[in-house]
Amino acid sequence: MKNIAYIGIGSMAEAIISGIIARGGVNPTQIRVANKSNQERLAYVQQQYGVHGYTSLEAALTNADVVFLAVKPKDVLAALSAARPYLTENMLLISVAAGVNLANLENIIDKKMAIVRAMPNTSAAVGLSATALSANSLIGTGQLQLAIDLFSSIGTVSVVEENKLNAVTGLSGSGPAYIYYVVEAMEKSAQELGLDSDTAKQLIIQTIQGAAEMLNQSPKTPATLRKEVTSPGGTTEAGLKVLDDYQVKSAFISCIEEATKQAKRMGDEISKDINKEISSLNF
Ligand SMILES: NC(=O)C1=CN([C@@H]2O[C@H](COP(=O)(O)OP(=O)(O)OC[C@H]3O[C@@H](n4cnc5c(N)ncnc54)[C@H](O)[C@@H]3O)[C@@H](O)[C@H]2O)C=CC1
Ligand SMILES: O=C(O)[C@@H]1CCC=N1
Repeated sequence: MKNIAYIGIGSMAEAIISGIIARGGVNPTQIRVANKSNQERLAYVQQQYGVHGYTSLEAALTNADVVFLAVKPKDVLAALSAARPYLTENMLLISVAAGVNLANLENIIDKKMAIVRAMPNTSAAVGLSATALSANSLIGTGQLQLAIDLFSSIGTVSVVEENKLNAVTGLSGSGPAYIYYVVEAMEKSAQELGLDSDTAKQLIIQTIQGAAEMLNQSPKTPATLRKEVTSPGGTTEAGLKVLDDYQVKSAFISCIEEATKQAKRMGDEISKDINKEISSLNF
């Protein structure tokens, strides 16, 4: 059994913790979490999941086998610099910070540690994350397998080249939000059309689950499946024409491209901060 520590316990860390406790065979007592100055948040996760909560990084990190870094990208430099004294070369560091690349992480910790950069999504909480990950050259086969096993307990895992991770972030890291956005629109229209909210909710969720399962099980392309719903001169054709008039498909493509670019921009910011810090140490 491995000891797992978390630096930062926000939405993503909570989704992973709830998933691995429920499905990964990890005992809550093996999980130690550190969150900066937010006692309420620590008290909540301790009470909700039975994990150990600390404000001291030393207490959370000592003897950990795996350390998850789950703070916002802008806080990575400060959090990891503070954690550095307690990180040892036998530990596996797993960062889920969007845009922050392996070279940045290596520069901050400045130790020969195995590092995984991963991009899960919040559906981890129900065991349905789509995670992609990449590792640095110091990772051993056992540690890579451990990372794959942990993320497999909360959904699917793809090992990708690191230069694909910003695109993964724009596509599936942020992806659940795009679907929720569509659902918000469906709920609003259902309300305006006079459907009661419980009925509408069930219809919408089942429609999305059904479409996802069709995509999963059918050999047909999404375009073919769409055409099968669209009777000539029928309701779907009339509805889709409005989406086309509004250029919704292009809007979605631009949305994912922009999210991908933002991941790169956030990574570039961290690189700048690290370089500033390194040059201030040299002079
Ligand atoms: N929310 C999402 O859907 C996804 C988020 N991510 C990544 O996960 C990371 C966390 O994101 P969220 O959970 O959404 O953010 P969040 O803001 O909900 O959680 C971050 C937590 O880190 C804590 N924190 C900040 N500085 C700290 C420090 N120095 N030491 C210890 N704790 C500290 C904050 O108090 C906060 O509770 C980000 O880097 C994000 O890019 C990755 C995939 C999906
Ligand atoms: O919005 C964000 O920056 C994070 C990364 C992927 C999903 N949420």
